[in-house]
Amino acid sequence: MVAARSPNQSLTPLSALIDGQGHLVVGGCDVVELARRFGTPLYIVDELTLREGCRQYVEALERYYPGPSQVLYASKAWSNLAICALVHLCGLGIDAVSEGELQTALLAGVPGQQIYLHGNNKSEAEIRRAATVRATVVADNWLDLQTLQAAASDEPVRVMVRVTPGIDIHTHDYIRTGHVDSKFGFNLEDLGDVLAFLAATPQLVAVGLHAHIGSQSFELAPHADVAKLLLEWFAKAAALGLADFNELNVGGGLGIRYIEADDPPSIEQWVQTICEAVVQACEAQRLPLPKLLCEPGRSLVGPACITAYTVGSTKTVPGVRTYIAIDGGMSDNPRPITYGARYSAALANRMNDERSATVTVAGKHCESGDVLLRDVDLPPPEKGDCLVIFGTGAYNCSMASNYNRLGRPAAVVVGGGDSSLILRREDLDDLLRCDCLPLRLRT
Ligand SMILES: Cc1ncc(COP(=O)(O)O)c(C=O)c1O
Ligand SMILES: N[C@@H](CCCC[NH3+])C(=O)O
Repeated sequence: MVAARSPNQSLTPLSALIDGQGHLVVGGCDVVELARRFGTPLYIVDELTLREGCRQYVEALERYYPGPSQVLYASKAWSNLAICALVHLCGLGIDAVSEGELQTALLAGVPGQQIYLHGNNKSEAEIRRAATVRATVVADNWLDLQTLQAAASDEPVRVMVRVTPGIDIHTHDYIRTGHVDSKFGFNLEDLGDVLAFLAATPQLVAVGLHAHIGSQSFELAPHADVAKLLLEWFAKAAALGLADFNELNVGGGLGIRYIEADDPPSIEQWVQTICEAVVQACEAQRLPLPKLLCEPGRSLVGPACITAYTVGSTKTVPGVRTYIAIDGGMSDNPRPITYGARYSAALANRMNDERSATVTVAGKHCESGDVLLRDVDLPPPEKGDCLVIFGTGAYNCSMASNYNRLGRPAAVVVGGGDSSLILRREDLDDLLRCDCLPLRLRT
């Protein structure tokens, strides 16, 4: 195999190459061959890219932060046993937002002590489970605190408080979370009462503050501002006698490049900016350095994955556009229809061919808006071509649905020329598993 070049290093996984046949190769595996072997649509995760992202977060914190630190993988981006196990091998803990994500992390071998449970409407069962496995519960509201108080009667529970800092970022409206009008967290005017409640409730061990201001952010300053703002409360917590109050969790949110024009900061720049803000603020306020936590999701798993599809039908509307249809769509990637998200694509079997056609890539769902890419340049696609979309690791599989009763795709992790299944494709039995046909309706 003659390895040549990758189509665009900034959009493909790190290990991507083009072989002598003009096929895309990821993790040493021919993507066309993977599609043939495992079927399409297929999520293909490049182990190298995922490990490299984890390494960059961990090393940047070590380089720029003189205090203790911990990176948590925001598993909402993609909760999967193998992915949780892999990031944990790289030294990461887990941010979970449901008992399902908590259970996945635990079964992947992540100790409860390295799991933080979020959620704006946790059930009592979720809180009790988190307490049982010694996870930290991130209290989002007063109901959480009341439930925690009841759950902690036997054993103390570690509690972090989520704050809505009133700091905004420029991203899609649906994925902003730091502004005052957000469903998440305690607004600042309540924080004094929350800390006083925790000081008066010794079975709840208040460990610190959390804020997350939004996702797919290309800005640096608001993330530093959040860290500074939260630190102002640490002296107040100390004055209230909260002796274990020493963790500052700045959330996640770093954006990634989906299309050529995207220009996100690097992981190192993001971490450096936050670390410097924390160190300066601690010096100015004569505070001890807290344990610094961050919770990236998209920037870890997003760039590591591509989705492979098979091209099917074509429709040309003369003078308007050409639609080409693939065998997946909004059910395996709901981001374009939900957020107007944009992606980049290639034909994995024709990487050296000229991109001489402008086409719109439609999914196979009964929905006009089921379009994954609009007016993109590709070699003129033909039935049977293997179309790949880049940067699909975050919020694709984790938000996938069975709309139109399509089974959700399989996923493989690739590296060193090997591929391993990390998610089996759903079949017709899976789709019908939960349906019940009452006796009186049977004919
Ligand atoms: C509380 C919390 N932490 C972390 C994240 C991860 O964000 P991202 O995937 O943008 O890094 C999110 C999602 O936006 C979140 O809600
Ligand atoms: N699902 C969103 C991100 C949500 C982040 C979770 N708070 C996306 O695809 O961009």
